[in-house]
Amino acid sequence: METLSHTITTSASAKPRLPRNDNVHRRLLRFRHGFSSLNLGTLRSQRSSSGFFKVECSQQSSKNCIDFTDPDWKSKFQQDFERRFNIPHITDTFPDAHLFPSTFCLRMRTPVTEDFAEGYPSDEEWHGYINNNDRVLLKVIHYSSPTSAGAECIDPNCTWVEQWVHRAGPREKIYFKPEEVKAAIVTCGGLCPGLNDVIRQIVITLEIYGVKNIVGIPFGYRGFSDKGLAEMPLSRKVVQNIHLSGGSLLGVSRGGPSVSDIVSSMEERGINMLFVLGGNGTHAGANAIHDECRKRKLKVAVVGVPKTIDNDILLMDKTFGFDTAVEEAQRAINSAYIEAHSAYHGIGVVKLMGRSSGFIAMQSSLASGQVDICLIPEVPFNLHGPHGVLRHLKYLIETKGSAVVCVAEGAGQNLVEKTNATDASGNIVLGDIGVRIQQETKKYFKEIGIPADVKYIDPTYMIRACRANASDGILCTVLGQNAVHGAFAGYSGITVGICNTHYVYFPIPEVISHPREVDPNSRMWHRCLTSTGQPDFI
Ligand SMILES: Nc1ncnc2c1ncn2[C@@H]1O[C@H](COP(=O)(O)OP(=O)(O)O)[C@@H](O)[C@H]1O
Ligand SMILES: O=P(O)(O)OC[C@H]1O[C@](O)(COP(=O)(O)O)[C@@H](O)[C@@H]1O
Ligand SMILES: [Mg+2]
Repeated sequence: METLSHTITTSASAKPRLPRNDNVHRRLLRFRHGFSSLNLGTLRSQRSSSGFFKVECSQQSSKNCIDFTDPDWKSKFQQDFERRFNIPHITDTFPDAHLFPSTFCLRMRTPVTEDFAEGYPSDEEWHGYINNNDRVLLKVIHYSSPTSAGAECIDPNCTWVEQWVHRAGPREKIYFKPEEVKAAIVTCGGLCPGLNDVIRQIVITLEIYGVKNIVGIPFGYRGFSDKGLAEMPLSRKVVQNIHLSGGSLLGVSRGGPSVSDIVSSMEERGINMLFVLGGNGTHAGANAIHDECRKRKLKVAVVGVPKTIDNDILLMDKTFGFDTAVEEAQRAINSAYIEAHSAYHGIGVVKLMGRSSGFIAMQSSLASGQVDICLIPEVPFNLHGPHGVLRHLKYLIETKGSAVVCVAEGAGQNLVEKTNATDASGNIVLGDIGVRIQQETKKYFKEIGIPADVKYIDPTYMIRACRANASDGILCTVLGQNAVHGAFAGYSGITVGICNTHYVYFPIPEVISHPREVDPNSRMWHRCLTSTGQPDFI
């Protein structure tokens, strides 16, 4: 996306002042606040190399930029935030939709098996349900200055603005009669540890509400159109032990039918609750399915559970599978370290996943403590030249005798040949930066006449196929349960997430407006640099 980069001519050490009666400067201060290019509509403060405070204002959304000379800008921002983070509800389309006392009883968790003619079990004395007006604070740090590490400010003074999002969980009243529900689960995109845990928990929770008609759609969205792919009946019995292995019981795929075909297939099958497990692409699909259902006036709840090993979904603490990926990646790094350390002038190179964000590379470098050079897509680097990676490797070999490089797959794409190819979902097929670094390292050390023993490890598919670790297992369980609670509460076009350790519902567009990235100004990236001891490679 095209952005307007403005530099406010104020030293980064001082708070920017608001110039008055000057149209040019006034324009500079109209910071953007749409979700289209920056996280949460907040300003990403960047200290440029010249030491000045740089801000960005998206051209596409510049009409939404805030005029901070308006004394009411803060309340206007908050109103707009509330509007954007409002979660779509079935009553938006069906204002007269019936609601019923919940069949999810907080005291009795055995599946409801009898018919409901006598009314639903009620729990009048103790209200342990989530109130629809409960909210969770999205941002918990009050930055006192835009120059604070990682500061995300809305205005140049970094004014504190509370931003509330909807709390997830079971509601006292529900919008679906369990006996009238046909629920479907679909898993799309690449594999990710924890998919089976989420499937399992969705099925178990649906059964507790009293749903008997639960199916799995095989092989992602493709399963809605391929005639040869039959839907898979699901029950507690079927899913009981599936979390003990990695992968997805239902299978995954990229690409598939159009949104219109998916919704037609849902209509034919009588599906009125759809649980969609996937990343950015899958959620774009889920939101489009939700919109199409509204257009066709179908009383359907579409709820996403963000799945991405890359952790590149906005606004949440982390996505499921990420912790497991870091733990497994650490094993690969450890192997590279042992190889490098045991060889004469050994260099271990490990390539980890991360198409557009370096979270796995950064976190596993931090976790292992064995990485000398961590390279991520968000931070440009040179291989050659006086400040390049190779020169630093030479220094490491001379001083330490060995070195370990950890590189994210999306890093340094300017250094590899472009393929111009895309996968079935339209994702760009990346050039192999790991292999490139391996080759260039071998060549470089040969040229300078220093022996080097280079070992290359790409553990991608070994990491993705793992079963979830304990912390991901818990995350998957809570997300799966909350997905079902959200659907029964009548929400649609939403996704579930963990935010400052609390569970929340987000409207889908807000979490997928762009991939979440490592902020090179963040404390975490600086901690990673402190740990590796690497210099800048530019
Ligand atoms: N913009 C989009 N609109 C509708 N469906 C999409 C969109 N982008 C991707 N999809 C579909 O979502 C599924 C998964 O997308 P993909 O990018 O492969 O994985 P992920 O969801 O993990 O990002 C695919 O079946 C793809 O066709
Ligand atoms: O080889 P595949 O299956 O297409 O998957 C490769 C991609 O999968 C990922 O690990 C995760 O991607 P998704 O979130 O889109 O599934 C990416 O980092 C990587 O580029
Ligand atoms: Mg993706």
